[in-house]
Amino acid sequence: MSIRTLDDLLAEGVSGRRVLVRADLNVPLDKQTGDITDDGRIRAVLPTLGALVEAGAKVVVCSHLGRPKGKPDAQFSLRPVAGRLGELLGAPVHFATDTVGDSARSTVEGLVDGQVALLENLRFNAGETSKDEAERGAFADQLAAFGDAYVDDAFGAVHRKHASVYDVPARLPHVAGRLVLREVEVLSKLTSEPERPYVVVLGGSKVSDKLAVIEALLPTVDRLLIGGGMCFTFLKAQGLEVGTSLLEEDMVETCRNLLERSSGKIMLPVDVVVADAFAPDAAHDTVRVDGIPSHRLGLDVGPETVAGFSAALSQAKTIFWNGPMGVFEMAAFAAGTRGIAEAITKADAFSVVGGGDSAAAVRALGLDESSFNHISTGGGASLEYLEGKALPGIAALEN
Ligand SMILES: Nc1ncnc2c1ncn2[C@@H]1O[C@H](COP(=O)(O)OP(=O)(O)O)[C@@H](O)[C@H]1O
Ligand SMILES: O=C(OP(=O)(O)O)[C@H](O)COP(=O)(O)O
Repeated sequence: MSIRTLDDLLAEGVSGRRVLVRADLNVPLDKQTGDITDDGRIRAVLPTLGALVEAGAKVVVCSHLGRPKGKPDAQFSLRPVAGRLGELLGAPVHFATDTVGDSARSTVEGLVDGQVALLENLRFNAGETSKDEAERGAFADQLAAFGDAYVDDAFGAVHRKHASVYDVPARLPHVAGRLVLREVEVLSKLTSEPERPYVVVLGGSKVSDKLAVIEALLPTVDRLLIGGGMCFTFLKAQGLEVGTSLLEEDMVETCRNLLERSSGKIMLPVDVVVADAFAPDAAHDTVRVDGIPSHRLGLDVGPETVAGFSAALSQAKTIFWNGPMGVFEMAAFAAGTRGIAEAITKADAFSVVGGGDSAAAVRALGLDESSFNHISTGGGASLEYLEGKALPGIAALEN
């Protein structure tokens, strides 16, 4: 990969230079209080930001948060993130209340060497995500004016062809930050001759998003374990009834086709936890997959499934896991996710967890993060990388 790195930039000297850093500070917020519920993505960019601060750069950080619709929307403000970032860096972060307006200009102008500013949410500007190149380019011009160099450390967003990810590096000397480099280094081990058996565990809720990755991974993996909300479309494809479980009816045929071509590599649950409703206190029971009552919905995989999946994982030498096995946010339906996570940590394998919710599950269930070789900050990004798709953010750094 012919990409210049943060070390190359540091070697040139950044003291007194303005360095624009694209980070992915898209952290989950509590819906009621607005508090940050998981600061993993903020911690993940500290190595890059710390190195720039230490080298005396004027550091201008930009990020998106959530999916606001191209105009300011207070619930998606990055202000709380500026506070948390300042605590973690041990120095206040100067927060600009707009992204490229007067506040941003004066905040950037006011920075002294070794200080950090955070611009307001990039997606408060329609130009950030626009499909129109000229509109994106005009916004990229405004952003690029805040930097003498650009660092991409937003691994979670490298699969987005957005102004701050794709167009700004065309306008400034550009390098990859420490997080982006580490993510690509680890994920490339999974695409180039992984040690076998290579077992992939997929769960979560969006079958349609993940079918392409299943298709791409089938020839490469030895075992593909499918749980979470997405398993029900596969169970339906096997001719089973799934009650009121999550089901993507228009994907049933594709799933049937995938099962036929999978040479037995795909393992599906044999038992599931079914509930009366999607609620933490709903009455629930464990049933076999051929006995799901028509009025109930599956919210977790059952203990026999955990045992079967764990046996497959115990043989593995390489593991990639994306997507919770059940609705782990509700204690009654967290056992499957916990069981699989524990099986991964016990396996004598190189293990990678990818996906915002999967990484949050590891932390929320109190599991030891260091038992995994790598916890990726990007869900969509890591899946697209494994699919072998060209990632706009990486391509832009190669140019
Ligand atoms: N059986 C299920 N029914 C409904 N939702 C589920 C089920 N199992 C898991 N989920 C939900 O899937 C969500 C995560 O899905 P997804 O976004 O695809 O994962 P990731 O962000 O790790 O890629 C979690 O919020 C979890 O509650
Ligand atoms: O949370 C993210 O993606 P992820 O949930 O796939 O890990 C990234 O911040 C990208 O956000 P986006 O999917 O709104 O472009």
